[in-house]
This record gives sequence, C-alpha cells and structure tokens, in this order.
Amino acid sequence: MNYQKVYGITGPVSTAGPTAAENKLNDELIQELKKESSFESEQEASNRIKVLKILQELAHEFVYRVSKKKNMSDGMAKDAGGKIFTFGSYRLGVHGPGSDIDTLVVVPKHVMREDFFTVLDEILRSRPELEEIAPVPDAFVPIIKIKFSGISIDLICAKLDLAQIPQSLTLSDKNLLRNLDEKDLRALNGTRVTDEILELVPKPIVFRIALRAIKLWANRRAIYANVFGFPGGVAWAMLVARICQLYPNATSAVILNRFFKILSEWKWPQPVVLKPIEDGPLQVRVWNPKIYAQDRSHRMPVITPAYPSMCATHNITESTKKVILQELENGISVTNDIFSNKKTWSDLFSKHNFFYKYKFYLTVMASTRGTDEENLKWSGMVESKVRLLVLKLEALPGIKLAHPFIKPFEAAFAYSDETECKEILDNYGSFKTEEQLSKYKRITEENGQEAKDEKKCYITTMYIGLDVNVEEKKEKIDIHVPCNEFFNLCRNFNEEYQNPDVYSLIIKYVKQYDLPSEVYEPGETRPVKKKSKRRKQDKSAEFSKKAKSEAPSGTSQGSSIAEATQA
Ligand SMILES: Nc1ncnc2c1ncn2[C@@H]1O[C@H](COP(=O)(O)OP(=O)(O)OP(=O)(O)O)[C@@H](O)[C@H]1O
Ligand SMILES: [Mg+2]
Ligand SMILES: [Mg+2]
Repeated sequence: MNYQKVYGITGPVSTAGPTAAENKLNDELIQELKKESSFESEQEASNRIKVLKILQELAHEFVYRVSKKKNMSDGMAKDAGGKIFTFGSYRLGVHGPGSDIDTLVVVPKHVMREDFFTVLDEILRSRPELEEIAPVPDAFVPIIKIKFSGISIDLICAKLDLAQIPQSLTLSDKNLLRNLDEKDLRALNGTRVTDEILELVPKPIVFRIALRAIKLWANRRAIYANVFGFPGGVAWAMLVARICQLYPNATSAVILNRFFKILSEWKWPQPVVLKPIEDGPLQVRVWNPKIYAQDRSHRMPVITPAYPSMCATHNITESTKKVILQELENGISVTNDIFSNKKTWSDLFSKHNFFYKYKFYLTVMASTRGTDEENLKWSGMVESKVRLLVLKLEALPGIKLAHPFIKPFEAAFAYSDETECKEILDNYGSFKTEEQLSKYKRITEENGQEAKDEKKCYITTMYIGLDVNVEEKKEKIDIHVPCNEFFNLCRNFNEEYQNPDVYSLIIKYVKQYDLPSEVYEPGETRPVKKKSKRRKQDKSAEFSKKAKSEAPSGTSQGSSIAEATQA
C-alpha cells in the first residue's frame, strides 16, 4: 500500500504519473525556458554560493563586533552567532541570471537595528567585493541594498529574543516570534513563507520548473506586479504550489495546463491556501474574512502559509481580476493546443498586446524637477497609488475596465527655464506632439554623468487602458472626480510633495493611435488611426478635447474625461 503524504487541505485530484508524451512535452518546456534565459550558468550559480558563504562570515563578524562593544567576553561574543537565510526567487530556486539574492541576517537580542546600519554597513564597505551600497533605514522593511561580486543583494535584518543564534537555527517555530517588534516580524516573514511553501509542495523540482514558466508567462502577459494590482512573486508561487499539491505526481508541463484550468474555474473569493490557517501566540491579525470586513473584500485571496497568515493578493481590483481571468482562460486554450501538438511552448510566452488593446488610455505622468533621489521617491509614491486610481475609475458607471500596465516608462530631459520645462511636459506622452521634444537633450544612462550639472526634468509614466461602455450613448463619463481625488491623495502624502515647482502630476487622455513611440518596441508596428464606419456610434465615448487644469471638483463641468488634467 502506498502511504503517500497528503499535501494541502484536500486530497489530490489525481495521483497519476506522467505518460511518455507528457515527459516529452516537459523536456520541450525546459528547453524553451533555457532559450528564454530562465536559468543562470553554473559559474554564476557557484559565484552566488561563494558570496553567500562570505555573507555568512560577515554576519558572524557583525554580531561578534557588536557583542564585544557590549563588553562580552571573546568566547561569549563568538557564541552569540548570527545566521543568514535567503528568501525570494533565489530561495525558491526560480531565479534568473539577473536576479538578486534576498538575504535575511538573523541576530541575537543584544544587536540593535542601528548596528545593522552602522557596524555591518562598515564591515561591508571595507570589503573589496563591494561595488555599490544603498542603505534605506526608513523603509517599511529597513534594507541595505548592495552589489557584491557582481551580484545584487537585498540585505534585511531581524533580531530574535534569543541570546545566541546558532548555525542550526531554523525559523519554523512560531514561538520565535514572541516579543518581537513589527519590523522584525516583517523581516522574518519572507523567509518563513518561502520555507513553508517549499515544505508544502510534493516535488520541489516539478514546482520550480512550473513556477519558472508561470513567472515568465505572467511577465510576458503583463500580469505580474503586486503594486499595480496583479499577483507578485510570492502569490504566483503559492498558486503554482497549490496545483502541485493537487497533482502530486504530474510533470511541470501538466501542472501548467491544470493551473490554468483550476484557477479559471476557481470559486473566487474562496481563498487559495496551502495548509489550514493557524492561530498563534501573538496579538497579530491573521487573515479571517469571518471577522474582518477588509478580508472579505479580497477578490482573489491567496493566503500565505506561515503564521501569521496574510493575503498576498489584497491589491487585486475588479479590473485586474478580469484581466487575470482572461489570461488564465487564454492559458487553457494555448496549453490544450500544446498538448494536441498544435502549438508550442513559445506560444504560451508570447508578448501581451496591451498597447493595441484599448481605444482609450490614461497617461499618468509623475514628474520631478530636482534630484534623482527626489524623482525616485515621488515617482515611487505615485506608482504605489495608481492602483487606487484604478479602483476609483472602475467604479464609474461608464467604465467597464481600467487596466493598469505593469511597468512605468522613464524619461529625463535637460532644460534651461520654466518655459522649456512646460513645453516638455505639455508635449511628452503623445505621438502627435513628441516631435516637438526632439530639440531637447534626452538624459540617458550613457550621458547622465556629463549632464550631471544640467537642470533635469524627470518623467515617470504609467498607463491605464480604459474599456468604456460605448453602448450607453447618452451616458458621458466624467473622470475629473477620480483624477482630482488621486491628485489630492498624492499631493497630500507629505508636505514636501505640495511644492509644484519640484513635483508635478499630469494625467493625459490619449487614443490608441496617439500613444507615444516609447511604448512600442523596435519591430512593432504602431497602430494607425482607422477611418471608422461606426464613427457616429463611437461619438458618445469621445471626450472633450479641451485641456483642463487641476481644479476644485466643484468647478468641473461633469461632462467628459479631461484630455489633460494637469497639476
Ligand atoms: N516593496 C516591498 N515591500 C515589501 N516586501 C518586499 C518589497 N519588495 C520585495 N519584497 C519582499 O522581497 C521578496 C523578494 O523580492 P524581489 O523583488 O527580490 O523578487 P523575487 O521574487 O526574488 O524575484 P527576482 O528574481 O526578480 O529577484 C518578495 O517576495 C517580498 O517578500
Ligand atoms: Mg529577489
Ligand atoms: Mg529583492
């Protein structure tokens, strides 16, 4: 009798092993992933191992130095330990050549977070392997970003309520979470979740190949981005893990087909969980739609397995849900065709058609006249709020779908005075006016250094595709209110952002054929303006051509989408 372990909260759907044909398709999948550069070389892999070994020694040195500073004896300081753990794509074994290593440094209770940013920082800076270092102590999860021996590393730190951190320590015991502050809990969460996911899949190798494929697919189809309301890396990993639990003996190729089928038929908002949600020793919130209204609002909940369980997909909106479901449906049809030899794996990884799909787009431009750092902060903040604009837009009666694109586009221009800057901002973001920008110097990575003393205008552009209801002819759509609310939300994020001389925010409405060239890759053909026979019918969905400036919503005419609502 076969006493196979049951993974997950239900038994498997099928325990069938692979057929010869499935094995062949699986080999082809691996070949395709190789072609897509999903895997790194052996040399890169061994370099990562070497670097991690050094980082472990540095973590030990770090704890030792802090312990000595606290007047511990040499023996005690050595025994205080210190251990590194990884999380993210490297830990899951699905990283690509350019991936970072997400690394957690676990320290004993007498080591403070300040020490991480002073003592460890100093140790790192003394190393010849260090190429770049950027500490961000005030981040939600305080972090030191480094480049070390050519590898990007995100270093975070967690302090446990223990006097010593031995090499044998694992983080699975939830009692380790007692007496920790929120920042330490957050830092530990990444490793605890990835470790659990790996424990909860029947065959890690099958899981990894399937997850590599899903990550590539989701990126190509533009549905991989937690900030914009799509699943992020951890959520995709858990979704794949659940399918692996349901088909414990299947190949990765079969997992992919079942992934699309099961998740498109899923009875959302029923949550995807990898094990029963646990209660625990802390006064912290655990995902529970029976208690919390907020949790009931999650549209496609995917719940992390490690205590305290959280929803990794709380950002999904009604629109992004529809987009995800469409892509899952599409995934069924493509993989069915692959299984009947009508298509190949490369068809599954074909590029999205976002910039050909909608008739109307909103161009959200966050711009900064200031330093690189000011630009990064402002554009990052605006980026993180775009999802809220999507929520407001999709709630409007005439809008069927507000679909955010997953990658912002970056541009920077040199300018000399206000008039020039205004001209740049007025003309950027649409095809018909982009020619006017040719007289301005575009700042690139190559010329960035030589242009460092020039005044620069940075522009980060995010796109939202709009599917509007053209049938309701009389119904006009007014996006002033959501746009104004969005402006206020961003402006009021902190006092500094209220300065219009440094920070500006512009929303333009553009038609598909007028999208700027930057959104199309070389070799892609631009859409052209069609002479539509249905012109009359479409008219109802046309919006006023008049530019509107950011104004109190009371003065908005309430009749149309502003072509340019400008802050
Ligand atoms: N802005 C953030 N806020 C909170 N946690 C984050 C943030 N960015 C990353 N993380 C955490 O770090 C983990 C790893 O993130 P990372 O961006 O390195 O992606 P990844 O899945 O490792 O993929 P890649 O191969 O691109 O590195 C995430 O799964 C998440 O737990
Ligand atoms: Mg990573
Ligand atoms: Mg990272």
